[in-house]
Amino acid sequence: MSTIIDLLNISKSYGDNIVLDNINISLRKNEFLTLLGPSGCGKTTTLRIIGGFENPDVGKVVFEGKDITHIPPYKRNLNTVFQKYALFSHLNVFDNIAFGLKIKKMSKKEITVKVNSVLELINLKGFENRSIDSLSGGQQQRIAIARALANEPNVLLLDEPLGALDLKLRKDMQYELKRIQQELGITFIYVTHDQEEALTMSDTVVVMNNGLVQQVGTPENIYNEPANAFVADFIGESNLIDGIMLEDCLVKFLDKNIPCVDKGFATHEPVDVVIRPEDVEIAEIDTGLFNGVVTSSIFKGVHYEMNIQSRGYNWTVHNTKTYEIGSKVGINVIPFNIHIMKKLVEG
Ligand SMILES: Nc1ncnc2c1ncn2[C@@H]1O[C@H](COP(=O)(O)OP(=O)(O)OP(=O)(O)O)[C@@H](O)[C@H]1O
Repeated sequence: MSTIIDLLNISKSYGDNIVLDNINISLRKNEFLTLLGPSGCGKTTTLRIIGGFENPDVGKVVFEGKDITHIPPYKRNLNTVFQKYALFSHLNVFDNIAFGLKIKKMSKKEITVKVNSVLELINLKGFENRSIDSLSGGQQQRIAIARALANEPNVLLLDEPLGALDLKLRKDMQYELKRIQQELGITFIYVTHDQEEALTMSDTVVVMNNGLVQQVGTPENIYNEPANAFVADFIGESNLIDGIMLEDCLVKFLDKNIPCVDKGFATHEPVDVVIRPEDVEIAEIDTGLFNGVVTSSIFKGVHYEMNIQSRGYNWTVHNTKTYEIGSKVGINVIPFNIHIMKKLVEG
């Protein structure tokens, strides 16, 4: 399948700090790809390298088959929207959006048509003459996006564009952005540390940690088949327990030998056992894999989030029914829902 952007063996350090360590990412045309990871993992640096604001120490950025590693930002057919909107406060909405078009020497008539069409797209028609200061944060962010879209980039780079918005507005804007991306067929590269945002919006998620790509996959793929304990823990909640693989399909954790479905580990290999809270079933005492005591239960809308203390481990469990604090219960997990991961080697 043909790609629009390829990052090939990108590495970058600041002094002794290795920020990106041999990153390889490929994007297809019209794809919504999200770089997801905790603060400081190298997402913004990756985006800045794609945008041309930063040079890699090693590796290449390839755009439609051409090496653009050393091409300046303004010569790349990419536009960037940063978290800080960087709008011109002395210009009104129209002139902010028209700014790049005037530089391109488009005619007045063409500019008016273009500005009106992007204002319509972001649902801010009629705002042309408003000053930037008179707009809410969400409206300012839409104008920043409109300004980028007016340039008709092939690829739009967005660095935590919704980070400053409150939750409700953020959710609305997530749908809006996804709609715009699909409507215009632009390739989006999106940076966020919010896993829910990444799962909701993306075609492809690149999970990063410590300058390394941990996994690339669809949201479903990343959630259901995490490549390692870091991804499992970062994407959604999980119970992460130390274990030892005894043989194929048999793991020991919390002092008990438990059937699982994973194979191919060395005998007695230390492993991470990952179990999602929604995959833990609560059973009658003495009928499950373990016995435990309920230590908390909070109503979360669709389920109760409970903590169950068992053999020195504090399980997080999602259950549609609640139990009184102090109740003695059994805990069950079917083998299919016990995910065995290789231990992470800390970099
Ligand atoms: N210009 C710079 N000079 C020195 N160190 C830098 C520079 N830019 C980034 N770094 C460092 O590189 C690392 C990665 O930063 P980066 O901004 O790419 O992370 P991030 O994943 O985007 O984090 P956040 O979510 O907090 O924005 C951090 O340790 C950061 O301090």
